[in-house]
Amino acid sequence: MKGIYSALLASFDEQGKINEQGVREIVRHNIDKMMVDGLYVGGSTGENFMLSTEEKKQIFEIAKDEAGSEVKLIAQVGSINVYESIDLAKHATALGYDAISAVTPFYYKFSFEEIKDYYNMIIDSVDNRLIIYSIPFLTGVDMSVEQFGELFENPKIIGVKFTAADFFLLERMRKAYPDKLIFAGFDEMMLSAAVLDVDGAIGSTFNVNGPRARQIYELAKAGKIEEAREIQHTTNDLIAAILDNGLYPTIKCILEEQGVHAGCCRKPMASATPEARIRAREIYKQYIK
Ligand SMILES: CC(=O)N[C@H](C=O)[C@@H](O)[C@H](O)[C@H](O)CO
Ligand SMILES: CC(=O)C(=O)O
Repeated sequence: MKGIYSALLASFDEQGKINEQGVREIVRHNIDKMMVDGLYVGGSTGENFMLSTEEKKQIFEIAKDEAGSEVKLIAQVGSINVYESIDLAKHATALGYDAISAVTPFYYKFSFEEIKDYYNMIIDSVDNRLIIYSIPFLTGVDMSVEQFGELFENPKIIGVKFTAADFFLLERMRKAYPDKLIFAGFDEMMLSAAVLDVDGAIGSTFNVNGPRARQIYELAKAGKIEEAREIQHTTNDLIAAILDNGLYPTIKCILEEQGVHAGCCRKPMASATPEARIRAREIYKQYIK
């Protein structure tokens, strides 16, 4: 399960309906052009939390149908409706997903005991493995190294997608859990995470910057830090420009420039304005083309 995973974007039409062909094209682009090792389906980047249960299942189905067994597939099933998570976990497992993942339950300030119950309920409902999705800046949920350890006591919980800038915690986690999979979640901090020996990375920008991401990761792992740093600098010029212009809409526009029908965003998330589309084209020409 190690390696570089794109957090898969979803494609919607102007009415907010899933564009199946667009999703297929995004999957193909990631496999054929970005050369990723896997896809993380139904994450933040997939605009998952704005979808109905049926739509979430449909995205899992399309991605699996298009990718087959060409790359590893992780299905993000987390939801504060734990019964929906279980339903989605069963669906993704039946489809043949290599692992499931679940965001920490958010909105209510759940206790750690409640969070633990949530994870065990989800993973104990299926014959599969689970990767915790920790993203404190969006969920408000912070867990300590000891708390991660308590979750990891369930042998079916095999790792974490760590989207945080806390490198002290990341180092403590690496040392404490050498056999668990740790995936870095912030593409702009990949070099620092790779130096701390993560097992891979899962990111939104790999949909358009996959080859550079792999270079950073592999150079860092080989101890070629200066070369890796140069590519991280270029990558971060790109990421800063994308963030400044609107993260997901801009990545979608950059894909559209390459003939991939990444489409609109799902309301209430706004799609790119005409000005943002022009800027996205410039970013594409400057950093990707
Ligand atoms: C919220 C979100 O999208 N997080 C992604 C993964 O965790 C990242 O890939 C970021 O999008 C990326 O690093 C840009 O900040
Ligand atoms: C990795 C991330 O961006 C996601 O959850 O989609």
